[in-house]
Amino acid sequence: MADALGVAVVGFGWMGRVHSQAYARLPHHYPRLPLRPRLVTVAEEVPGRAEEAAERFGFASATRDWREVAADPRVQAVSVTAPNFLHREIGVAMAEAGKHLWIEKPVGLTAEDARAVADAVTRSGVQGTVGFNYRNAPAVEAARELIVNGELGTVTHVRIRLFSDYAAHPDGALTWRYERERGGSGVLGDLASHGVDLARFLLGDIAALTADTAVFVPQRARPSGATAGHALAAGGEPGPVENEDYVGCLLRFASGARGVLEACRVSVGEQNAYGFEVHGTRGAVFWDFRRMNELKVSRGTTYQDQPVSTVYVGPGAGEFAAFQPGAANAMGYDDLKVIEACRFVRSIAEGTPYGTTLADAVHSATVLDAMAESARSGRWVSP
Ligand SMILES: NC(=O)C1=CN([C@@H]2O[C@H](COP(=O)(O)OP(=O)(O)OC[C@H]3O[C@@H](n4cnc5c(N)ncnc54)[C@H](OP(=O)(O)O)[C@@H]3O)[C@@H](O)[C@H]2O)C=CC1
Ligand SMILES: O=C1CO[C@H](CO)[C@@H](O)[C@@H]1O
Repeated sequence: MADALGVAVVGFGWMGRVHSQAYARLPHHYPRLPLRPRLVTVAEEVPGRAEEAAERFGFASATRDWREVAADPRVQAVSVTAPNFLHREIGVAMAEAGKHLWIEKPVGLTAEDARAVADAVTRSGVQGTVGFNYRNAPAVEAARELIVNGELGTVTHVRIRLFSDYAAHPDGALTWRYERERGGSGVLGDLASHGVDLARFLLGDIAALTADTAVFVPQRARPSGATAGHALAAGGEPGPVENEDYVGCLLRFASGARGVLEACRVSVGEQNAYGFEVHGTRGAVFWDFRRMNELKVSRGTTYQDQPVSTVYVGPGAGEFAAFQPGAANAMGYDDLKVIEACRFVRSIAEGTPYGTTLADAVHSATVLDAMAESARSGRWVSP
């Protein structure tokens, strides 16, 4: 019988729900984990939302004040799924209160914020996991193996693309995501953070970069009430968008490989078009989140005659076997969070990190800061 692990969730919008469901699903997919999450409490500032979450998801209590979570002896681990401006304050406070931390990307507004949370986690000796979920996709792990095992030859260049239309509608609500004070950067923190993590996961450290950013939708409608995720606010008072909608970036990796990373949140006609193309001297691998369980792979030494084949990953790839019995039974986005939850809980049970850590958040945030600096100065920057 697994011991109970008291968990809390702070911020109950989109990600709060997904983290809660991931904890609840852990025993279904990982019955042998030595710890079993118990949903102790949920903190959310929108009136009534915490109580509703407790009712629907089975938390034992609900509060509007996250400080009560830090002081709660029943809580051993906390998910921080509140907006970016709260990551540092809440993350540091939870770690200092001895709570293990599963915190959403980008971990604060700047690399300094991410470093403050990482330092608090290290000082307190708790475990820390970050929401870079795309690297948990079994196909992404399989792509990394191809690269690391040299099956593509020497990697020469990569193209990473994160295009979304979630902010394309002119009536898209002016939420915290578009404000410097509460969101920090725009598409840099929101989407490019994942792209930078994928770049490093697949190809290693980034040595230098040059970036350009743009705002394409300069005004949005203020919402009249509480929002969650990417809401519309038709008819709302217009207000200014304070951070970038688009980033385009050239990358030089420490390995000598070159890269292009582009991210945009206002790409009409693109729904979660997140993916990469990695090219080497003897092959290439392509991944697209919208076909999350597939890879397109080309390898060998026949060059112009070399075919590109579709590989449906199966139980041999990453954590696939915990979800589906055979290849081409599709896994989905929320499953990536169950994998993240598993790695978080396993880190706590074994006292050693599995999966993403706060160090990954610091790396990603440092590269994002360098992109912002390059966009300002017009120069190449070394992160
Ligand atoms: N890994 C991934 O794929 C994804 C990660 N994210 C990350 O998750 C985080 C949350 O994003 P998302 O769920 O989309 O955001 P939402 O806006 O949907 O949810 C955030 C919730 O936190 C609430 N909140 C604000 N202040 C507090 C507070 N002091 N205490 C408790 N709750 C508070 C908000 O209330 P109010 O409306 O009043 O502000 C809102 O209900 C972000 O950091 C984002 O970058 C998001 C989506 C996907
Ligand atoms: O991390 C994220 C992944 O994609 C979302 C859009 O669908 C983003 O808004 C979010 O913050």
